[in-house]
This record gives sequence, structure tokens and C-alpha cells, in this order.
Amino acid sequence: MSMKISVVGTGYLGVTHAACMAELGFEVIGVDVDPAKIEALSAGLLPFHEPGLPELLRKHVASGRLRFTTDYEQVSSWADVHFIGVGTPQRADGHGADMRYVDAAVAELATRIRGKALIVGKSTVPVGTARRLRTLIAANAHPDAEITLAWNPEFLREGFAVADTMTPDRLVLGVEDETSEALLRGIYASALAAATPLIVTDFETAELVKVAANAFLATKISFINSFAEITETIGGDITVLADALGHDARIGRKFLNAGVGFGGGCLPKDIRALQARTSELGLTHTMGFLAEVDEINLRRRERVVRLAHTMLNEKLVGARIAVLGVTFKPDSDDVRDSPALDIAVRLFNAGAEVLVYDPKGNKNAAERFPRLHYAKDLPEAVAQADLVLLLTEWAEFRALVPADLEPLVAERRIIDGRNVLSRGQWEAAGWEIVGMGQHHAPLDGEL
Ligand SMILES: NC(=O)c1ccc[n+]([C@@H]2O[C@H](COP(=O)([O-])OP(=O)(O)OC[C@H]3O[C@@H](n4cnc5c(N)ncnc54)[C@H](O)[C@@H]3O)[C@@H](O)[C@H]2O)c1
Ligand SMILES: O=c1ccn([C@@H]2O[C@H](COP(=O)(O)OP(=O)(O)O[C@H]3O[C@H](CO)[C@@H](O)[C@H](O)[C@H]3O)[C@@H](O)[C@H]2O)c(=O)[nH]1
Repeated sequence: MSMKISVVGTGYLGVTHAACMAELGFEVIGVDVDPAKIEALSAGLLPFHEPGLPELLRKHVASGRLRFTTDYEQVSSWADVHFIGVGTPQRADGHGADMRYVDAAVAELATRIRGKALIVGKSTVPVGTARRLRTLIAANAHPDAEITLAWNPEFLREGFAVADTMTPDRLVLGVEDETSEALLRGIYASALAAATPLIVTDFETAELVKVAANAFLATKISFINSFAEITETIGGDITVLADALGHDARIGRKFLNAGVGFGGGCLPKDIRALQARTSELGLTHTMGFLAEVDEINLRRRERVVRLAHTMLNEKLVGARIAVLGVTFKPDSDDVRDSPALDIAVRLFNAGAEVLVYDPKGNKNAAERFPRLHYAKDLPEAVAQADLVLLLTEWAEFRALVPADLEPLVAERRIIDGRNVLSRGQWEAAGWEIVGMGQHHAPLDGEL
């Protein structure tokens, strides 16, 4: 099929989608307002870390099937289908999603399109957005344009973005006409041939599936972390508890890993946007539990800071602390709302000397918080450390054994913020090791 596709917004979501569409055989042009990003992408260079994506990008940029531009004119009447993947960050006032970028992208297209085109929203948006955008399109469209709209939320996870796009768990299409549905079925033909569940529904349901999924995942993490608060107080093993719960097929073991909590460019902002949107709809109490989910999550960060304070005998000021991992999860360089980075900054603000090392995240973290010290490798980070914090479970940190650190550190103390180390092994080597959910004396004392 010689379908032409544009992808508007070439961040984590957009580049992945664009490269995967090219891999499926379509001609693709990615559009972004950031000239530096477009320049890099046009040269086949990915401006962020995502396993498997650089290879796809290079391959299709070289073949000419995948191109990038800052110029909407190049795509507006060229593409049959325009995917919208621009950002919907938390608004600066904290209330809800910032819809400026989606609105701008859709208006740019609507004014320029001539003839037939389908605009497909992929960004995560407040329920009711698609219906509102239809009005915006109608108000901006040229008389010679015939524009339809569909909503196709994206569920990819960073670190697995290519696999999640090529072989998704399910496809959700919010459509209001048969032609749009047929076009989208054509685009996703290979996934559908592989029996990927397909949900064809209305705009509102499609928008809600996305935020409901992220709210559920966030709730599951905070649920287990709330039990971690109990085991920290009275005893018990949070990992065994999660394993035992997970054997119940109705519950499942995934997303029950206690730790420093969730972060990233999605779960935190999406649960806040959902609360804001339901309040706007007059449903003030409906999503109230998500405020608790958020608070439980943020308490994990505070707990690690207090634990560090206690383990350092209440002498944070001047203590040398190694922070291993600064991204919000492994296999990503993304530090948006990262619990690890937040903890590092809080410790720094409390007067500690903080040495950060992350296999891929140092650069992004340094752009946000240049005052932390960023080590080039693990030995530099842990050298003479009074305390080591493992906060993001990169494979190289999971594989650590006491002998790796012993010649370097000043004191044998470690906080395992992701419960990935074998506690017995570290204790046997004379380390004070504290994991998440592990029973501990009350953490009092002023910071
Ligand atoms: N990152 C993920 O894993 C993921 C997964 C599923 C859904 N989402 C959703 O996808 C959307 C994008 O997220 P992201 O993480 O890719 O964000 P991002 O910040 O990495 O990328 C957004 C891009 O949009 C560009 N942009 C902004 N305004 C524009 C405009 N008017 N025209 C063209 N480009 C414009 C920005 O320059 C940026 O490159 C969000 O709604 C997010 O919630 C993200
Ligand atoms: O048991 C767990 C599982 C995850 N996390 C943390 O939760 C956060 C989010 O992890 P994950 O969901 O894997 O990462 P994202 O790439 O942000 O993906 C989420 O957000 C995307 C954007 O909306 C969605 O597309 C995905 O389906 C959804 O999983 C990370 O900080 C993890 O460390 C935990 O603390 N415990």
C-alpha cells in the first residue's frame, strides 16, 4: 500500500511511531518545531536513548522512506494520514494537561490541508479533547479540505518502545466514520494479522482507555508501596508479599515492585491530569484516590532521604553519597519526574556531597541540575562514599556484588531503592544494607 504518513511531534512517542511506520513499508515524514531535533533526525541520529530505535531510524533515513522537517507545508497536503504525537505536559500551574501543543499542531494542519486527510490523535489527552478538536478543525479548515479525525492512544513503554509499537498488546481506535476505521485497519494490518486485539470505539472511550491504564498502573505501584510502609514499620518481606499476591491470576505480579516509586513523562502527569479533568466535569470526588496514589508515591522519595539521614547518623551535611541511577527507569535516558534525580537533589539541598552515575542519564540530569557532581563511571561515583544509593535498576547495578565496591567506598553502607540486591550476600560481607519495605527503626530526626 503506498500510503503517505506524517507524524507530528518527534519526541519519544513520535520518532518511534514514525520509524515503525517506515518499517511497515509506508512513506513517512516526521514534523517538529524543534530545528535541532529535526537536524539530528534527518542525519539519522536519535537525540535520546531507546534500544533498537537507532538502527530503525538509520535504515529508513538512508533508504529515503523516512524524512523529517520543520515545515508543515511539506506534509499537510502530501500525507493521507497525520498522526499527532506532540507533548501534553503538566501545566505550569499544576492544573491539568497543557493542550497548547496539540491544539497548535491540529490547527497548523487544518489550515493547510487541501483535499482528503485523516488526522489521528496519539498524544495522551483529557477526555473530551477529540470532540473539541473536531470543532477546532471545522473552524480552521479550508473549503477544499475534507478532514476526518480519529483517536488512537499509544501504550508504548520507554525501553521497549519499538517492540510495543510493532507488536502491541492491543489497538484502540476511536472513530466516527467507516473510512477512517478502514484506513487505520490498513495501517495496522500486520499487527491485526497477528491477532492483536482490536477495540473500535467512540472518541471518549478511546481517550479514557489510555488514562485509565496509566491510573491503574500507578495505583498498583502505590498499592504495593503502601504495604511497604507497613512492613517497614512492623516487619515482613514486601517482595515475598508481592510474589504471593502475584500468583493470584486476577491480580498478577507485574507492577508490584516496591521501591522508590514511579516517575517519568507519563504516569505522574497523567494521574494529575485525570484528577483535574474529572474535577472540571464536576466529579470532584471520583478520582480522589489518585491524590493518595500520588502522595504515597512521593513519600517513597522522602523516606529514602530520611533513611540516608539516619544511616549517616544524622550527619548528611558534608557526607559523600553515591547515587547509582538517575533516570526514571532503566534502558532510558529520560529523567522527567525521576524519583532518583529528585532524591539526589534533595540530598544535595540537605548539604550532602552527591556523586551521580547513570549509564545513559547523566547528560539529561546535568542539564536540569548542573550543580550535582556527575561521575563518568561507577568507580568515580562510589570513590570514598559514606553511603551508596541504588535508585534505578540498570543491569550493571543489579549485577553488583560487595567486592565491586569494597576497595572504593569509605563506608560499607548501601540503600537498595529497587530491591534488586541479595541482602544476605551484602550483610555477610559486613555491609549495612537497607531495602524498600524492610523493617527499620523509626526514621525520626530533623533534616
Ligand atoms: N514517552 C512515552 O513513552 C509515551 C507513551 C505513550 C504516550 N505518550 C504521550 O505521547 C505524547 C508525547 O510524549 P513524548 O514523551 O513523545 O513527548 P516529547 O516531549 O518527547 O515530544 C514531544 C515533541 O513534540 C514537539 N512539538 C511541540 N509542539 C509542536 C508542534 N506544534 N508541532 C510539531 N511538534 C511539536 C516537541 O518539540 C517535542 O519534540 C504525550 O501526550 C505523552 O503523554 C508518551
Ligand atoms: O512494579 C513497578 C513497575 C514500575 N515502577 C516504576 O514506574 C515507572 C513507570 O514505568 P513504566 O510504566 O514501565 O514506564 P513508562 O515508559 O513511563 O510507561 C508508562 O507510561 C507510558 C506513557 O503513557 C505508557 O504508554 C505505558 O503503557 C506505561 O507503562 C518507572 O519509574 C518505574 O520504575 C515501579 O516502581 N514498580
